[in-house]
Amino acid sequence: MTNVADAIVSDQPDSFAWGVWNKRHPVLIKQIQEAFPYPAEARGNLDALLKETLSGTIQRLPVDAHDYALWEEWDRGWYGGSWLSAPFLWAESFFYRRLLEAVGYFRPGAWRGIDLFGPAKRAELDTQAVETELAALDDVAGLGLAEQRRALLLAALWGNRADLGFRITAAAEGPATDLVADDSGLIWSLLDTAEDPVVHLVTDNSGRELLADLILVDHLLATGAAARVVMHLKPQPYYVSDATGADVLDVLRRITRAPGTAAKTGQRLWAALADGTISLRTHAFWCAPLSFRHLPADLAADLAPATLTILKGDLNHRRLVGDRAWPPTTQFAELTAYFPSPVATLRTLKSDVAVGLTPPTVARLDATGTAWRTSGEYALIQVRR
Ligand SMILES: O=P(O)(O)OC[C@H]1O[C@](O)(CO)[C@@H](O)[C@@H]1O
Repeated sequence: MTNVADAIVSDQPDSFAWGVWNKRHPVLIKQIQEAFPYPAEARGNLDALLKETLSGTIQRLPVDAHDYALWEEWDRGWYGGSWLSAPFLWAESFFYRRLLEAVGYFRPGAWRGIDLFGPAKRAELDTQAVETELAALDDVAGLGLAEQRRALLLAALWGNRADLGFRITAAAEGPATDLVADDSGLIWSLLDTAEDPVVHLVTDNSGRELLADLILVDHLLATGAAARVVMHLKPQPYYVSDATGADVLDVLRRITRAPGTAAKTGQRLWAALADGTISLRTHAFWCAPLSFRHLPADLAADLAPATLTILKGDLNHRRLVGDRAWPPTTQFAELTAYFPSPVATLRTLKSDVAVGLTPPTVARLDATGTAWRTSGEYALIQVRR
């Protein structure tokens, strides 16, 4: 059994995690302040939160917060200490909860329930890139099953980077060199050999990523690769653009508004939601600061019967394998053996965690001399059956 590696923390000035707090979050907070005419109190709260994360100590939620008890349950002894010395996963997750507190997202009043990332999510759906992607579905419809599967799986994968279009030609090009692990064959063999395949999809970002996810879900259902799909969504705005139930509706309307194949896809998705072939679920634990080793019993029981659970994105991957400084050749199957169902992860690499890579792949990546773990240039499909 592999020794447990150290949790990733943010206190090294040359580290990726340190940069998230010191470079990324100040910009994020400014963007939020510019996107909404929040009253002075909320603006001040946002400034104070930023200051607290950079030079203060981690303060609890106010005792009257509706989820105060939950955050006490998730407490691992980090309150009162420095944000940068706490595990990156725990602290970053709590930061997003504190952002909602700063703008009164859960508090009575006019700002209640207003998604602070909503403008960015909606803007992405209005881009030419989305129009092009939806039009490309007409071409995908003309491909054979294997090429369709490849194109739509890669679209869902690279949608996580959200700056690439559908890779319709990818199947013809063979395995992309920027795919550092590719177990996609296992996904299809698991689904094709199951009696009544049920897929659980744990979503990540809204916008183009969710759009590609929904199109993949439609394809799974339309081709019989899945008899039913359960989509898991965040109960509240999280890690910038994570998908909520409201986002599914926005994306679905966008797909349905497009002409051609896309409109038909949208109509099928709509009907599948209405008749329960697709169900939407959410759970507080999707916004918890802990790894999936701590899945609560009800969520584990929900996932256990799945033929396959597909996890999207970087954060879900971090939570699956543990946000730790694992040697990159650590066995993926070993680290994920605890998960209640067969599991696949579709992830572009946007943080320091890397596991399940072969020694030649690690050597090739290291030889690039680039920040391959965090640049978003590389992606992986890893599966444990
Ligand atoms: O949307 P994704 O793919 O989960 O990416 C979120 C990632 O972005 C970061 O917040 C900062 O890059 C990572 O810590 C996190 O894992």
